[in-house]
Amino acid sequence: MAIRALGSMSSAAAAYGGNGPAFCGLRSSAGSGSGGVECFGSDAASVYGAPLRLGLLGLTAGDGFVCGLTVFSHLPYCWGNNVYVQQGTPTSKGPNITYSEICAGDNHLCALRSASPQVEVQQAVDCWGYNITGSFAEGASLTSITAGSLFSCGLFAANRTPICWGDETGSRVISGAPQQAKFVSLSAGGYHVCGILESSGATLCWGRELEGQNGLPGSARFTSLVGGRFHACGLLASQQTVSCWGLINPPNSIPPPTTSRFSAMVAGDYYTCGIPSSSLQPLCWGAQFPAVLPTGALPPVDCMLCGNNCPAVCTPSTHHTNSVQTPIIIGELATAVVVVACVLATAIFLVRYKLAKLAAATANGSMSGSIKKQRGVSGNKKGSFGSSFMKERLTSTELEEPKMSRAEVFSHQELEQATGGFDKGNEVGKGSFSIVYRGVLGDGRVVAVKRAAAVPLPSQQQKDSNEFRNELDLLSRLNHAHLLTLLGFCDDREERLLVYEFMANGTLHEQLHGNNRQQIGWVRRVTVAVQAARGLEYLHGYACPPVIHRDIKSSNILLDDEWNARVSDFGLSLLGPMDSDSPLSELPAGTLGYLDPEYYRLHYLTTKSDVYSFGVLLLEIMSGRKAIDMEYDEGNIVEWAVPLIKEGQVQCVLDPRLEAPPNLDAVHKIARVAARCVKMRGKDRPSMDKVTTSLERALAMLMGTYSEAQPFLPSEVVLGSNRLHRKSSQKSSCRSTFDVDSLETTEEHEDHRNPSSLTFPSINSSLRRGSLSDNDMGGSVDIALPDHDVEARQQRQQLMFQYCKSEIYPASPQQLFLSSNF
Ligand SMILES: Nc1ncnc2c1ncn2[C@@H]1O[C@H](COP(=O)(O)OP(=O)(O)OP(=O)(O)O)[C@@H](O)[C@H]1O
Repeated sequence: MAIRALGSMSSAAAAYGGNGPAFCGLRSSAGSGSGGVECFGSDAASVYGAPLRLGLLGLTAGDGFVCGLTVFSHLPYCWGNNVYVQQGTPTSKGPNITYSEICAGDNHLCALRSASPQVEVQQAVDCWGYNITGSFAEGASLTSITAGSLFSCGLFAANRTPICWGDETGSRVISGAPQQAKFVSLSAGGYHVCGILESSGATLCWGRELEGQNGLPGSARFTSLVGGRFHACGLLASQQTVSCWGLINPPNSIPPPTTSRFSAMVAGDYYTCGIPSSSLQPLCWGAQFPAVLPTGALPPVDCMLCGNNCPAVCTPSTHHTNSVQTPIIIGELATAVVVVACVLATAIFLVRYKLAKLAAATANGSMSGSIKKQRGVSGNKKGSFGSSFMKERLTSTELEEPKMSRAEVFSHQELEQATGGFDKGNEVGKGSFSIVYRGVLGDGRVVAVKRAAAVPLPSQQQKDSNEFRNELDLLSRLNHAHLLTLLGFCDDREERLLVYEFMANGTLHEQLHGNNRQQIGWVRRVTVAVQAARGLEYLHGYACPPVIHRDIKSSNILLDDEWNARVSDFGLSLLGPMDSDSPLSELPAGTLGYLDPEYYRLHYLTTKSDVYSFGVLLLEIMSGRKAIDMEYDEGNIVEWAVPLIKEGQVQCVLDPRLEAPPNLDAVHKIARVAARCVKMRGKDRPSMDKVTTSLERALAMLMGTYSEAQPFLPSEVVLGSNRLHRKSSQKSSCRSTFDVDSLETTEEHEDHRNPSSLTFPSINSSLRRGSLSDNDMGGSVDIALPDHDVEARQQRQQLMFQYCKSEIYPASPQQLFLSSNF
């Protein structure tokens, strides 16, 4: 039995994409498939959302999601976070339909129907998700299926010739399918398909040329193949060793092993993992594979579908219940130990943190004035960064105890060289307490080096070095595509420096309000909002214990070279309580204009304080106004915007420098979210996962409403001069143009549409979400939205498709690899 590609069903699957990689494997030793699934990697939604107790027959994975075929119902079940692929069981295509196989592309899932006497088989395959929302209606039955980025393929049961469907732009996978060749199995990659020929056991590939065709397999015989985005690997029939071709050596990659024998393989975007015949510990090569993989101590991950190629450690099916249950019991015990350890560690950390703060406060005599005024006025804004980074010295004994496990330790000299001796020409920005330099490390990495603006450090403010390192370690462990990664630090005696990823497009604040700002359009703005929301959602929902950022604002949203957002500056962040509703009693810190009034008044800190700040950020993104701008009559953005939104005057809140989107539904939705986020009482505000979901939906609506005449991701949008605000009188002038009647209804139609018929099915952003409608976002500022007709829907689909093409289709695999945002 062949273990096939990334997009085919197997006992292991690899998710990929902006949320990071994840590797999932089925726990089973007896072939029953009932042992559940286990996932590893940095894609939190795929890892933590895995249904531990659901019996699965096989797995497949795409961009940010994983699906399994359930043992009992023979229906797909998906988890993770993908805009197009519904979590849970996808919408049924009819009664009594069951499936024998599933395969996933980037944003779609297809399932091969089981032959059933009850169902007249007219459609062999059903598909869900982007661009392949219908069914594959050929009336002919297929024996197996596989999926590439935007397409799927199968083998006709009758003669084992291939057929592909979906989109083939740039890949020619559909038109290029060899009509006469008969295959044992097929394996799709990103834009290509490879198959093992029935006649010779050799491999034939078609579709987009695999870069350089490195090491094409020629006439070698293979037992199984897998496909990555631009590469393919096969297990050689002779020795079960690996042969790979295509883009197999992207930068910083590990070459394929030459001598190891494998029983199974699975491919992600730019990597492949194999299960060695001699052990059950997956071995990965290529680039960007999950950093954390199951260890050899785990129960068999791949003993179910390995057929004749099972690893030696897979015992035959004579051991039944115990062999299935033991791993579960061990797993549960291990989980319990981890949870207890986590809780204990949190308690100890918090107690130590509070004691240290108390000591520092006592030493300073006062903790007052801690609210940072806008830009550089008094306050302890950099509470943590300031105290732990700027204001401390280490004793030699403390330095002897390196505790960092992930953050790299840089020497002062190294960073001095990287920044040209902290040359003024390399200065990219200044914070209240720091100067940030662009630097190029010896290995070519471009980094941002943060250095204290002033010379330190009174001795009474010294803090325990281990604690400093623990804090850094904690920050460097926060690992999410939309959080700025702390790469490391320098702990030399003279001073401490922090090293971050370099963000080429600076801060959102600069882009919205700076002198050299570029005009970023609605799609990009909302994309940035969604990405920042995801980063914050991760801090609140997936970090253990939760992290409260405490200083969300536009100057702490950094933009990389592709304009993707990264939440930065955890200088004030605190570990929150495990229960997000129980408050910490903290003295207020943060930035005026973004500061939660409840927290300010009551010193009552929960994750909802970040939600308030995020609401302010949303208003800022929508309006292009600063959080506090005394140039206007209504200087505080919340006081100005929320009444307008509540009155249904959303147009008046939109940035006058941008042309309003043709369909205002999306911005109405965002406005409602923002208004809910800035409610006075924390408990009335939505949690970040709900915010993310609504924003994702708004983004989908927004992208779907662009006309063809308008660039899809506009970097420049022409201003409508008649829409320019007059600074103080705009409220009244807007009122007259607004259609008040359209705002009265309380329900939004789109939340009740059948997901399968939509370009953008209803999505949940994270697995912690239950079923969510925008009603969760509250009714007080709800606005009615018009229903969408079929034509508009098709138009949206078409435009979305164009968007995806431009997103997915860069000039070369090498470029795509380099520009991918993990
Ligand atoms: N990783 C980075 N890549 C590129 N530029 C950066 C990076 N980090 C910070 N900067 C630039 O340096 C400036 C100062 O950043 P820093 O985090 O020290 O302060 P801040 O958060 O902007 O301000 P404050 O300290 O007042 O809150 C930023 O405004 C930004 O322009």
